[in-house]
Amino acid sequence: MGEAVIETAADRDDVKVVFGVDQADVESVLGVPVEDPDAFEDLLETHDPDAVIDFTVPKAAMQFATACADAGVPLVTGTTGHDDLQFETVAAASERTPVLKATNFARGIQALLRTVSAAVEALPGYDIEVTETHHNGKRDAPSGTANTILEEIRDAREEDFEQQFGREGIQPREDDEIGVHVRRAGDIRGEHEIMLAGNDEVVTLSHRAEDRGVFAAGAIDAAVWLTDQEPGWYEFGDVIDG
Ligand SMILES: NC(=O)C1=CN([C@@H]2O[C@H](COP(=O)(O)OP(=O)(O)OC[C@H]3O[C@@H](n4cnc5c(N)ncnc54)[C@H](OP(=O)(O)O)[C@@H]3O)[C@@H](O)[C@H]2O)C=CC1
Ligand SMILES: O=C(O)C1=N[C@H](C(=O)O)C[C@H](O)C1
Repeated sequence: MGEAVIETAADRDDVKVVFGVDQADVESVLGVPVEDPDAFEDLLETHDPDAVIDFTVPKAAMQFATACADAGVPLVTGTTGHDDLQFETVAAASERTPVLKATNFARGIQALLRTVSAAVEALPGYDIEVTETHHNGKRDAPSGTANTILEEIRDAREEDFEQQFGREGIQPREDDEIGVHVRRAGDIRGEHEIMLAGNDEVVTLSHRAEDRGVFAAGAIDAAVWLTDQEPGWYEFGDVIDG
């Protein structure tokens, strides 16, 4: 994703990537220097960027969040798969600097979330199953977006539910469960599907990202928007709503 952000920014006039950090052994991408993450605090001081965009791993995201808060630099983070402590550390940074965290920077996912909420409210009692599919290099499962979709369903649905991660053997479906299914294969950019079934009918809502540039573009839009905000916690929906 770091490369996608640099490539997408290179096509825009309103932003410039001044440096990247990655522990991978890369010197530069499209002329943007890629530095050692251990130097991150010094790099913030030297370059004084308007915002930082993070797509890494939760442990690193937590460290970047604290460093951004120390330096008062707004942070956009798209990293997923945090445990509670990692999430709370990122959230704590938002007390001192603007932090925008989103599990998915595709604009279509925002529309999907709103549609899911409406469908769940309109179809009480229907069975719901969530399926996500990603490339074979993805580390976390289920995807951050799938978790966000499940939170949206929880908010919209009157009855509580258990998450059932796959099924095996003799395991009939319980009324109060939502099945969550994870597939990993090839270079798939990210697919999410929500199926609602009942009353002899099936509604399927889905989104497919076709290029990682869609996530990069959303993250850059979020960074531009975030530079005008006060310290606090923001979501991508705030950017879409203006
Ligand atoms: N919100 C959104 O719209 C999207 C979110 N994502 C999320 O973004 C994250 C990254 O995804 P992706 O780019 O595909 O993953 P990759 O594994 O391809 O890239 C992550 C990079 O971060 C590096 N890294 C690990 N630790 C550090 C560190 N301490 N400092 C600097 N770099 C570090 C990794 O290095 P190494 O390989 O050596 O560990 C790796 O190069 C994931 O959590 C993914 O789910 C992805 C796409 C869209
Ligand atoms: O790792 C990815 O690739 C993606 N991760 C995000 C997630 O976990 O939801 C967003 C997108 O689906 C791509």
